[in-house]
Amino acid sequence: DLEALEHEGREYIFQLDKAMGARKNRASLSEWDYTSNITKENEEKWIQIRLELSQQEKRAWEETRMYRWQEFQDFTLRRMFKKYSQLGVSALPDDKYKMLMRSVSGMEANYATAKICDFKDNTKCNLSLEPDITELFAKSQDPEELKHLWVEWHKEAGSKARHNFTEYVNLYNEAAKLNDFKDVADWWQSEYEVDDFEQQLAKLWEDVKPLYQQLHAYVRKRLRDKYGDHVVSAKGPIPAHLLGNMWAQTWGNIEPFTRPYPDKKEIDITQTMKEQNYTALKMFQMSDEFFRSLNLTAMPEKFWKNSIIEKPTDREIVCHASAWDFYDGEDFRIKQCTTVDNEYFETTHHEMGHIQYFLQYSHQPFVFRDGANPGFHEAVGDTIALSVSSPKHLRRVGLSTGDAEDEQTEINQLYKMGIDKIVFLPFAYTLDMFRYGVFRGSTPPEDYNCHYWRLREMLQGVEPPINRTEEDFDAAAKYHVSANVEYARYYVSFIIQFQFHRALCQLAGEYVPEDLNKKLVDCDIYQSVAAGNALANMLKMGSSKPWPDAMEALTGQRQMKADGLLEYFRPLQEWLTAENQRTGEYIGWEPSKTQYC
Ligand SMILES: C=C(C[SeH])C(=O)N1CCC[C@H]1C(=O)O
Ligand SMILES: [Zn+2]
Repeated sequence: DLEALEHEGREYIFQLDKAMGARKNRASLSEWDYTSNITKENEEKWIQIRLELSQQEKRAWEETRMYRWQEFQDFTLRRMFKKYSQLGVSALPDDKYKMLMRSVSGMEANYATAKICDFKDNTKCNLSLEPDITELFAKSQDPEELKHLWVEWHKEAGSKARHNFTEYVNLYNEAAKLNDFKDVADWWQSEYEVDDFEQQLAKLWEDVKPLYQQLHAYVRKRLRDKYGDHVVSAKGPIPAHLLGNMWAQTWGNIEPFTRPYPDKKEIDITQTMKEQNYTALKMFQMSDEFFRSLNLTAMPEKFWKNSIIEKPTDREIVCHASAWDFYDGEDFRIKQCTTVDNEYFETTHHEMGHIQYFLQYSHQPFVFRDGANPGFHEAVGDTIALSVSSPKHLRRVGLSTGDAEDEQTEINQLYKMGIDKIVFLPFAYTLDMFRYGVFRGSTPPEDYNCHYWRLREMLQGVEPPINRTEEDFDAAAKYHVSANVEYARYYVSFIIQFQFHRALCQLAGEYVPEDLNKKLVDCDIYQSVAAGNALANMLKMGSSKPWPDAMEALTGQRQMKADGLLEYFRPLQEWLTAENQRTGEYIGWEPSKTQYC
């Protein structure tokens, strides 16, 4: 009878889950070995192990399908079977699976080891993205140098990946179809468990776009003031190489010469950290201490032993920051090429947020050791960082002797947060709208670069520094495109982290709507056990329930909405609107004069 079948099913699935834990541990260890020492030999080892694991998963999958799990009474049991009924890329025949892995590891290795020549000294041709090009791009205020760095990096990391990328798209789409998806876009969106995901992204963009356009207009004016109207036009898109970041995804590095009130102190903790002899380790210890202050879990001993927190000098590694769960309840690691600056201060909290999520759901069955949706995993660390980067907290830890809280300082602070958080949204939206089109075939390879720039101009209001052709493939110059990492997760994260932040601030008694002494922008949840416990309760769920249940547990809301973000930035939106009216700046942008289609 069904009762007995369900009981048998439960025995089976928990047995399978335990075996899956051992396989995930092995897969993580071999991928760690490859990405922390990029050699042909380690790539082969990693591919070999992944192949063995995929054969084991295929056998298990054939057995799992035999169960009539859709008829089981228990919700959790049905959810476990549903997840294990999806085989993933292992559905590909071995030879195609190998080709797919090689095309991705080829792109990722190319990205990680790409080198370009210096602008001033063209005999110096060993510049890596991290730390060399990143630091030059952050500091330079010479449009010609920035253009050189931009063009050379996009040649080395973008164009050279085009062949592998095209092969990856075909094979990955084949795997999607073997999993009963139309294409990879359909597969990626299924992770969010709603049937109108793309419409939700579009709605969120409509909500935030007016604020972005005001910020874009203000920044374009300040850049035109600085570089002249022959470099930055009055009504066109902003040239992408002038925004302090190789992908123009966050504009924090141009804060020093664009903030609203320049005579107020700069809110840049890079200088202060250097003066106080901060090290990478100290940044990690401070982050760990913040999480512990919320009654969350301390980093385990293996974390401090096994993590790689600075770029090694004796080998090539994947520097792009990452957090690793080895699924054994005690081995958790971060790998990043830390430099002591504001950006890595944020990134360290971002990655520690991933580790905290791993720790909080480590009691779950392996199949539920995941974010409630991919955006949740990206939002944990950033939510904590919203408190850490508040002037109140920076003063508390001696990192900012900023001016007393007055109207102008508050606008400067919101501006600094806005050129990080608001600016990021159209960038993130572009990256996966582009790839949805690629996976659906509506963007054929001969139009890759044209469609990429059309979306960047339409959504972000940026343009390339020089003309582009289909010899170029600028999308792959961004890590996540070369490394096959879905990106809508960050778009979701930058929306929901403000919903989480607002809820935590209320729990901590740090934010009271309409109370001018308890404003959201001043909130710092540091040492609030009430906030920490509520966050822990959400994180412990992992992916055991649909994400609206997890969000509701913390915020009372069941939808992702821009209301948290818009409330946080309301004073800035008012200031920018008034300022753009005062200067008569054109809002929005006319078509670019740069050729790229
Ligand atoms: C820090 C990570 C590793 Se999950 C990252 O890739 N982030 C964090 C924010 C956006 C995105 C990026 O760098 O593009
Ligand atoms: Zn992340």
